[in-house]
Amino acid sequence: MTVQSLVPPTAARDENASRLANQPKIELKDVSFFYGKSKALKDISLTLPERAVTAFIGPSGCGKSTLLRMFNRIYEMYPNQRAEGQILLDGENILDRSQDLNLLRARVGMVFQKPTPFPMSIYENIAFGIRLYEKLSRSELDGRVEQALRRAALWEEVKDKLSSSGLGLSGGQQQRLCIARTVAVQPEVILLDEPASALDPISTAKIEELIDELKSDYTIAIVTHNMQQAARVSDLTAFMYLGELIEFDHTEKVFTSPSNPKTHEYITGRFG
Ligand SMILES: Nc1ncnc2c1ncn2[C@@H]1O[C@H](COP(=O)(O)OP(=O)(O)OP(=O)(O)O)[C@@H](O)[C@H]1O
Repeated sequence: MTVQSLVPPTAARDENASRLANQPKIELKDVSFFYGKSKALKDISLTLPERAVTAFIGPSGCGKSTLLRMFNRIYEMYPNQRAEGQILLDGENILDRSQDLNLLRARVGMVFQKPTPFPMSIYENIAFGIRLYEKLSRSELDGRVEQALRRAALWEEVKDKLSSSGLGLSGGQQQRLCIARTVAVQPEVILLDEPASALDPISTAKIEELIDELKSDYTIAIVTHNMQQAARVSDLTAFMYLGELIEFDHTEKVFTSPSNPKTHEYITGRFG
């Protein structure tokens, strides 16, 4: 693979450049992460601008998912996992003990690698999360469910079977349902952990189109093994290796003239 083959298409390049000047949404300051005594992330500092897509790439085990899981403190569901440093969301440190975790997870939604619809109807998959945070009338709720399904480009495919099980959808549809579920609670940030790696090429293309649309409203962080995907969907790319942030720059720069030789080796397929 050549470096040039990973350059994103040029059409949206100017728009992307202006997006990079957006306000910081998430700022990491000397962030480290521990599984027990083992330090999986080492002193990471970087800034994600709002309403832009930041991709995290790097070989297996370099810490991409660990980093993503810090942004909504989901790691706290597991024992012996601990973060150090500061993660500022709109300037406020989300690692502070006083943070309301329910509120944080409503602000920072997450979509996982494998689609994980709840074993309930398509409608309830969306309505369930909204009800946790808001008291709406039935017609308001119907409106919100429709809006979320439209936002996730799924409405046309499911509008006539909203009471059918979410588990009856195809893998690609299930993943869009999970994105709709995330969008429905009106988050500010969406975390995507390899959202398309279990999907076929057509479903993957739909998810990528969706990411492109969602970034006008949300700050998006995506972990991906697929470098073409990172090049296609992201404005900024972070290359990680052995728990360290090796390079963080505009996606085009990372894929055309990376500063670090390790990044160059990785994106040209010499390891990983
Ligand atoms: N639950 C855990 N307990 C102990 N160590 C863990 C745990 N989860 C991850 N690790 C370790 O932390 C490091 C980073 O793992 P992480 O899953 O974040 O990497 P990754 O870059 O997302 O990898 P992959 O691309 O394979 O998903 C690895 O060394 C991994 O073995």
